Amino acid sequence: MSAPASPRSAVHDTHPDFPHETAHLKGTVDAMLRQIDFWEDRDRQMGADLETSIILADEAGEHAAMLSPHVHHPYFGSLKVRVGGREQTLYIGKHGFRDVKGPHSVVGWDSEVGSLFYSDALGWTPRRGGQGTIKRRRQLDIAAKTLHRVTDLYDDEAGGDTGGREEVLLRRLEEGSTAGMRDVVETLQPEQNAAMRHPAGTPVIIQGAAGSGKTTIGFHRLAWMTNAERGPHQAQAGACMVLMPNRVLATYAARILPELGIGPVNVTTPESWAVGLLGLEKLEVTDRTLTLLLTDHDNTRRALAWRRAKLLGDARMLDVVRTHLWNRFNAALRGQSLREEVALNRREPQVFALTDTDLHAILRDVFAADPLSGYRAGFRRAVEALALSHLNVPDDEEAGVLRQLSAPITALLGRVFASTTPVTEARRLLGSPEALAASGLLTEREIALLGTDPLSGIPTPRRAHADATELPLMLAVQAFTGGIGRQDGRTLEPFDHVVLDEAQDYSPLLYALLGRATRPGHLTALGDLNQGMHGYKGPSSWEAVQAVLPGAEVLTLGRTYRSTRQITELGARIAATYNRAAQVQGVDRDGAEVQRYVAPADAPHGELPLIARAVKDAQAAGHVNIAIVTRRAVDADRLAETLRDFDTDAQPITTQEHRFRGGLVVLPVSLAKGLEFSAAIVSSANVQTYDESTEYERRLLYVSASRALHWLALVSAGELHPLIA
Ligand SMILES: Nc1ncnc2c1ncn2[C@@H]1O[C@H](COP(=O)(O)OP(=O)(O)OP(=O)(O)O)[C@@H](O)[C@H]1O
Repeated sequence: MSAPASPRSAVHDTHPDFPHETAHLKGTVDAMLRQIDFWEDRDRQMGADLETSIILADEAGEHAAMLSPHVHHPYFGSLKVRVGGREQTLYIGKHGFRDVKGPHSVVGWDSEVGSLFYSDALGWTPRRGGQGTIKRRRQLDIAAKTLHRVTDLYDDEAGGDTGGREEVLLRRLEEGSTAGMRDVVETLQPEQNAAMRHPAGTPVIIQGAAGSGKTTIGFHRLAWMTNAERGPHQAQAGACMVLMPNRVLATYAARILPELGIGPVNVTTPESWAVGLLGLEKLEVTDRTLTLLLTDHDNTRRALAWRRAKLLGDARMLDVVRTHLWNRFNAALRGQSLREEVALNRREPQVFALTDTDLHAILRDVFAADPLSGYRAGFRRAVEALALSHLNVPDDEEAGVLRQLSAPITALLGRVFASTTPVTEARRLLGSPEALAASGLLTEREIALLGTDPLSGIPTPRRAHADATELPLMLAVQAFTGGIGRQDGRTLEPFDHVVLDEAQDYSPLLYALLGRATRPGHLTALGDLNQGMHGYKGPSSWEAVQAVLPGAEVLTLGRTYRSTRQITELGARIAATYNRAAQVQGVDRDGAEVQRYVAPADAPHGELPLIARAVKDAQAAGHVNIAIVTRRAVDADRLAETLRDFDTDAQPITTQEHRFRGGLVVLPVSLAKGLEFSAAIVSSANVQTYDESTEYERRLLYVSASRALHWLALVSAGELHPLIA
């Protein structure tokens, strides 16, 4: 197959409206440039006084900077609509633009009206009332201020649906991959559009097979959420967070942010977020359950480790932790008191005193209020409020009084809360059957299960560490004592919106905690229960997640877009061995046959010459971004080294610190998940590497074989894996 040519490289001018659309484009570009000139002309941004003039000029400068990148490509589609007997054509672009003096306005893709371009609906009720009808939907391929092609997607006068939407989609899917995730604003499909615009303020779980565009849609939903049309639900990009499974993928995905105009969104991993919140940046996060499941052949121990990990992530653990902390703090308060003489202006010094009964009452109120910023801060605020009211402090003396009380209150808080750090307290809870029983939520068998240690045979790192399965418990302690959310200066605020990628790997307990950390209803989860690599950490079903996210709906994306028919079919064969879900429907895009390179098992250099040849073949087919996928990181390092002897220079990506910058890379399957390449080469694609009887290994084989958009090669010294032979 030759390299997929860019659809925008040539002008296709056969459409009868091409000249008219070319003229409209020129008019729009000119109108935008005029507007930018106007904004940039500081002399014309005059207010009543100097200060207002400066503010006006700064605002105008910002508008100009936002519009400038869009002049080369002002819009990508149009809608002909009829409202109240009047026909009108609306142009849809990535950035809204109002042409105050002429007919060249552009409607933003993320507006309510913009949605009509993507949906299949033919009528709608405009905000001003009446009835609107869609007469035509039209795609306009524009680059560098030049119109390249006009494609009608729907035309009332030409019999309705033209099949153009599929045509435009296929053209886009044939493009080569890039070094970052791309936006799909121009070719968003109706079901994706509906998922993306699920009502703001309600949580949503988007379930979809590999390549259905879940991750892409999650980022688009964030961009949509930042539009002012979302009203009270509007989100600020800087107050949003996306959690992705590893940092290589997070950096790859974050490249989509500027295109969507949401640059300040924080894209990170659950581990980084968690250790940051715990204030333990040096803490190493292990996953010893996974190690045990992969290396231990004792089925009883494996089952025990699985069940214990599941229980640690059970949503009930939130209340187990809360009850435990209630008991701990009450015990710590026993015998405590506060007594402090406070100097006041124009009055005799007063004594502020709290007995241990008073302190217990305060604790009860704080637990009942359950503040987002945590019980420690809540306790402090409650004591301060009592002091001010007991002592009748006038407003202008409040700060002074609180300053005097600060040290004694801090000392009291230290005596009550200091001994409960998240790491020690989570472990203390797990080590105490009485503490586990206190809430009455766990059965005796469950308490006994938590008391076992099936992982004792798995080594632990030398430095401070926490296992991925205990981390949610530690976060729960942190959430209750120190608070959970987004640090905004010195205060803790809820996130405006949180997006979770690979959401099938988050435990219900983590969901409950993330639900606390964000504004109510502002959580979007993207996942595929069938792709779960870490079932012991994740929910057994989406219902378990819905139970902790009130009002959450599950939406399903049924189509997959990433790969050619040949690659999709091969992947489906592997997935069918562990996934009983209905067949997914791929886009019918034909590509090169899957290439197979097999050498005898005892070939002198093993599979190395074959991998080198596969790379040359992929490059000869015009592909630039090519991945050689290995089973393990050590294999990738070794391969990068040895392939040099075969005139092949592949960049290794073997740690989370590495970045994918395009070109030829070699990386382990664990870091390849979520990334995609024009061509992929699966090395050691055999049963010695991917054990046929282990479901986890078959899932890994699936991930390896589903990274390519256009061209896939399977390489082995010795027989290929029977699932792909
Ligand atoms: N509407 C669309 N138009 C063009 N390309 C699309 C569209 N939807 C998805 N794609 C492309 O399909 C590929 C897969 O998208 P994405 O990675 O978001 O899927 P995913 O469901 O998150 O996959 P996975 O489960 O494997 O992580 C990407 O190349 C994306 O650009």
